[in-house]
Amino acid sequence: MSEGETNMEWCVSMPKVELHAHLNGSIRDSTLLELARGLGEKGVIVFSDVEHVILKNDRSLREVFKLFDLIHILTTDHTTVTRITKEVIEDFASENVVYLELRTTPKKNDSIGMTKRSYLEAVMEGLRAVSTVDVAFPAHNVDAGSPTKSPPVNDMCNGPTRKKIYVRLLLSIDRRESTAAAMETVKLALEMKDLGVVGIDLSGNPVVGEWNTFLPALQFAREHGLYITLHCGEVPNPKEIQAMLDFIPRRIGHACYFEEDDWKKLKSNNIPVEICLTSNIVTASVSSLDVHHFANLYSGKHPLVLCTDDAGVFSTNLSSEYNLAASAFGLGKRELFLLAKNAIEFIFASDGVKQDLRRTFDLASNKMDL
Ligand SMILES: CNc1ncnc2c1ncn2[C@@H]1O[C@H](COP(=O)(O)O)[C@@H](O)[C@H]1O
Ligand SMILES: [Zn+2]
Repeated sequence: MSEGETNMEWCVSMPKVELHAHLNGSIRDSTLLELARGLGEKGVIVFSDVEHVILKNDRSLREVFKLFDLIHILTTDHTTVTRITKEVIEDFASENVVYLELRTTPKKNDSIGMTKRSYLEAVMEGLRAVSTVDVAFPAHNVDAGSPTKSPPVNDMCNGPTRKKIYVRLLLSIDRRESTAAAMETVKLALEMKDLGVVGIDLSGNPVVGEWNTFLPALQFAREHGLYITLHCGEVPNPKEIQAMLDFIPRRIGHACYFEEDDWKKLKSNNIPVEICLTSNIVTASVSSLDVHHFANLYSGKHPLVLCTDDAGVFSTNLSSEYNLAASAFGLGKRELFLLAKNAIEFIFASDGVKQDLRRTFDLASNKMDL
């Protein structure tokens, strides 16, 4: 490996910040298969049909949403929600993600007494169940801002300390939901703001739903101190893209079908973009990396952060996304490291957390032979 060149091992060792990861999109294939086998034995599903769907690689955006309908059948009970949360956080921590904003759509399931609130409590349970690393989460009181301030995250200088990962939650509004349901999610987020919920995401099948259905809930959320990120421009929809950019969200995800005046508005408002390279290519939202808008945004120094979107569904992880960017766009170690560190500026957590994360990257930079 030449001096500045990165490789997968180096990308794994670099501290990273994940800002666009859907809980049910990030589940291990092995867990999905185990759950599917269990439901197959109960006769709820036909395992052989489900197995090849789970293991399939290339998926259109339409197929992705059909897959999520299946995944939700497999996972939407309290115990499984707790399990997948624990596993997803452990997987991100194992590849040196030091700050994770995990987003999920609170779900109701009357048949098992699941409310949006009890769904979220099951997610919090999963956070608490993480055993491989320390999870810095307000409810845990192990946080930069908490009295029991813990040592710097992953301070490798004083010998091997236990890894630490900051986790914050974003509650997703699904585009299939009504205004009232969206408002219910926002009110739940506000109730749990001190428990680590920092923002609201608008996601779901982009060909479903109308922007104006969700706008009242998003405005209410922002007025009450929650940060907003929007899936924006995943499919061609000039009117909706313009309306979303006029809302001036804190961040947006994707930006695949932007036209000239969309780029102008995005850049004039300096809105950071959550770039999900593998997700965009697998779903053919962008035909190839050669024409991906990452290059234009990066060379124009527009704020952006590399993300996984759905590490399970797209068989990727955050280190792979950095490694892919390095090879596709000719980025060396130093550029990758700065790209990763810069993501700290776009997180929705407190300045105390940002400061701690900057220290982590500074400590790591001495050891990363940049
Ligand atoms: C690929 N591009 C995408 N575009 C839009 N929404 C997406 C998505 N990938 C995932 N989701 C959203 O995340 C949900 C699954 O996680 P949760 O059940 O919330 O944890 C999906 O149902 C969808 O609404
Ligand atoms: Zn997404």
